[in-house]
Amino acid sequence: MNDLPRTDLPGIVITGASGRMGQMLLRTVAASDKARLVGAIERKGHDWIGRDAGEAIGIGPLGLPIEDEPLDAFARAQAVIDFTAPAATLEFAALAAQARAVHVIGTTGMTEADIAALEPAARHAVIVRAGNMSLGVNLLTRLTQKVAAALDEDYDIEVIEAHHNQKVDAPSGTALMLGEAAAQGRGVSLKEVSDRGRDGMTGQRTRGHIGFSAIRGGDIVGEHDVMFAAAGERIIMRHVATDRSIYARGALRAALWGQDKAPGQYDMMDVLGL
Ligand SMILES: NC(=O)C1=CN([C@@H]2O[C@H](COP(=O)(O)OP(=O)(O)OC[C@H]3O[C@@H](n4cnc5c(N)ncnc54)[C@H](OP(=O)(O)O)[C@@H]3O)[C@@H](O)[C@H]2O)C=CC1
Ligand SMILES: O=C(O)C1=N[C@H](C(=O)O)C[C@H](O)C1
Repeated sequence: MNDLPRTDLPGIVITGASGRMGQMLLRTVAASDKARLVGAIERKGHDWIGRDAGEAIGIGPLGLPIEDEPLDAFARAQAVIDFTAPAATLEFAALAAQARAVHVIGTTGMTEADIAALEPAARHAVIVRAGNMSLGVNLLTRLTQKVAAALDEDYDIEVIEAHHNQKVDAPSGTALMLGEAAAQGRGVSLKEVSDRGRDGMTGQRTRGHIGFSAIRGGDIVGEHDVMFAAAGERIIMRHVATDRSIYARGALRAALWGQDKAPGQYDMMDVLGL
């Protein structure tokens, strides 16, 4: 064995390299023996541009300067892992498609119009997008769908999520995934039955609705409860994330999974075969 880089492994670019997830993704890909890190992107003017990505995140030199020209980096990659913000993700989708690189999207807070705007890119490249890339949450999502299908509207469904105080979107992407799964289990459209942001004289709860509540505080990584509340009993299913590596591992798995797939939009259920 020697220490030469394995050029046969899929090359991965990380966007939003200085972010909470960007840094975790750099660590995860740099440590992987299934992929190699070929780029780290930050926005123009960021004070990390030009710094070695490994040194910037405190794991020692990787010989990879942080760049601000995404297309140059995407052109030498087989996959782009992107946990940034909706506007940036839409730009990256067009560029990843141009480079025919798999685009793994963890970004949340995307509107219906944002998601529709991914379609042209998905005609040319594989996109894997999920509000949560962890195995545990995707299992919980499937279970939620099954429990919702088994219970009738005597059971009020509430999704409660808690995150750190830097999170900018609510409800979380995961909460929306869980709500969508509950609605699918019930055979209804989430749009029609969603209760978000109760405040003031709201009136009684509407039977059949799915409610969302968001807590923001401190350094909470991500916690999600799905509650089925009826007269005399409650079923509560909970996922607690204690480390962002669960999302990074899922994203890397998605990037590798996507290598031999036809262009189109996929999610983590496809990747995990759930
Ligand atoms: N699907 C999943 O499993 C998970 C999804 N997420 C989601 O990932 C996203 C990022 O989360 P987190 O890492 O905590 O957030 P951070 O704010 O820590 O990081 C976001 C990064 O994206 C960069 N960025 C934002 N806008 C642009 C742009 N226009 N061009 C280039 N870079 C940009 C930011 O740069 P700058 O600082 O310069 O703005 C920053 O480096 C969120 O949407 C979050 O909800 C998080 C965890 C798991
Ligand atoms: O912003 C976060 O931190 C997280 N975002 C995702 C979400 O919106 O659900 C996933 C995870 O909960 C952490």
